[in-house]
Amino acid sequence: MAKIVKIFETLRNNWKKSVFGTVALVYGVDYLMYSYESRQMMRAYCEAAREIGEAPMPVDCRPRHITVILNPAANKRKAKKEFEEYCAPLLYLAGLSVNVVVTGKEGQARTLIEKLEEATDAIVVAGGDGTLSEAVTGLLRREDGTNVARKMPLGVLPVGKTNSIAKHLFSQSADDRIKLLAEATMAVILEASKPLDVIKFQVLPTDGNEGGKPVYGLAGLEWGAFRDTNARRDKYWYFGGLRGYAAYIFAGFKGEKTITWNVQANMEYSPPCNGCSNCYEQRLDLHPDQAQSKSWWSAFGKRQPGSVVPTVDYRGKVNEDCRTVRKLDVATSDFSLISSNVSKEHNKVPQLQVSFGPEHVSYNDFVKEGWRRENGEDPSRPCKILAKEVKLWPVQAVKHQDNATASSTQDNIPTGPKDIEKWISIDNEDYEVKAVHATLLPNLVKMFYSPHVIIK
Ligand SMILES: CCCCCCCCCCCCCCCC(=O)OC[C@@H](O)COP(=O)(O)O
Ligand SMILES: Nc1ncnc2c1ncn2[C@@H]1O[C@H](COP(=O)(O)OP(=O)(O)O)[C@@H](O)[C@H]1O
Repeated sequence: MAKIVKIFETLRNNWKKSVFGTVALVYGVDYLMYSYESRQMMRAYCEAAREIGEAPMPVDCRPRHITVILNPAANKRKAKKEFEEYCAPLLYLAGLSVNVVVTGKEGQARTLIEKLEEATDAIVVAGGDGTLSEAVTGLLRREDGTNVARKMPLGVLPVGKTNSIAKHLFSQSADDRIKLLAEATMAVILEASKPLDVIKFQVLPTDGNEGGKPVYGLAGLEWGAFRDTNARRDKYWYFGGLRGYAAYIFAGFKGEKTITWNVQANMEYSPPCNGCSNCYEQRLDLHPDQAQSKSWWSAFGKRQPGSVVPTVDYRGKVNEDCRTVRKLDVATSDFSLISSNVSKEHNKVPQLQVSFGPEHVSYNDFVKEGWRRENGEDPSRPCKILAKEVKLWPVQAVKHQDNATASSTQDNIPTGPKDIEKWISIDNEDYEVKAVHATLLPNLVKMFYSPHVIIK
């Protein structure tokens, strides 16, 4: 008894240490439980992959060959370790022939795929949204790109920091990182694929400036105060898991200096179309299957699960509305243009969703809305427009291009603060604000996905 009393006395006299110890213990136990459960789960996935690998194959059949493009820098350089721990073992157990190409610098995923000659059955991106967008850009910049993209499946192993496409492809596993990685790897192994939309971003030529080559994205474009705040969240790392919430509080205070609170753009857009004679030329998804080309990827070309081939001849269809061009001047602090790939609604007609919030946002509303988004709720932006094509001329950016220096640019922004952020995100990659033409290319790439979770 005396011993117990003594223990209590010690605890009371050192209450700070006791509280700390208890918290550490709770976290420790929680961590051990999670890592134990993860190990059990990985064992089940390995078992499933091994069964597939051990299934007998016809004698004349070569093992499936996949090319993995791994971005080791993704997710603060943890990508390679995660790939090796949770993805690679499953791929090898399933008997795939895997060629892992590690990128050395930014932009290399794109150039690697642009120049890829190796015969392969699938390209698998191990990285975040940025690497995936680079890969799609590389693929579609190839001469044979659009033809290949419709047939050769792409995979994603979500080892990045932001994996929004993967989280939509594997929504049932989105909350558990290890499960998400394992499910995505199993999808590559099991080969079920579905078509995704692509958005083509082409910089609009301005006096004397060519537009350059297009960039392609699968998720979309984000611009404004919420994007800027989100891009800064890691500055508040010491808040741990609450850094996102903290970012909104601080951005709201200091934001006048560094955050895009308000910019205007002139917008032109055309409404969505289900396919007609007017958009036929541009809409590759409406075209019948091209003759088999003898290109690098088709060396093993017998496998083409789920090719997207239309059954209707759209050249005879008339849709008067398709040619319509509408104009709108937008002023907002929060702008987004997304594809259906990352929208929760199921849309029959292919469409881009443009949405934007009010012109001015109060500190309270900003933090409230930011916190809502941190809680995983959908952004609330009262204005919504559906389109198949959008041209945006940011009022600020046009002036920015006229005057080469950044300082003279800012003099031209009537309501804008100094040092305004001039960046937007496309698939979570940063780009300078410029006049841009965004075009929806429906069902252009095929991606591995899982129709249901493989291991519960
Ligand atoms: C009120 C609402 C305002 C909304 C305004 C949003 C304006 C967004 C402008 C986004 C511009 C994005 C341009 C991305 C494309 C881009 O910058 O491509 C660069 C390529 O060519 C160069 O590629 P490369 O030749 O490979 O180096
Ligand atoms: N070897 C590398 N070193 C540094 N950056 C790289 C390398 N390979 C790719 N990148 C770049 O890393 C950036 C982030 O990649 P991303 O896939 O979006 O991961 P994350 O979600 O972790 O940010 C991309 O812009 C990509 O071009």
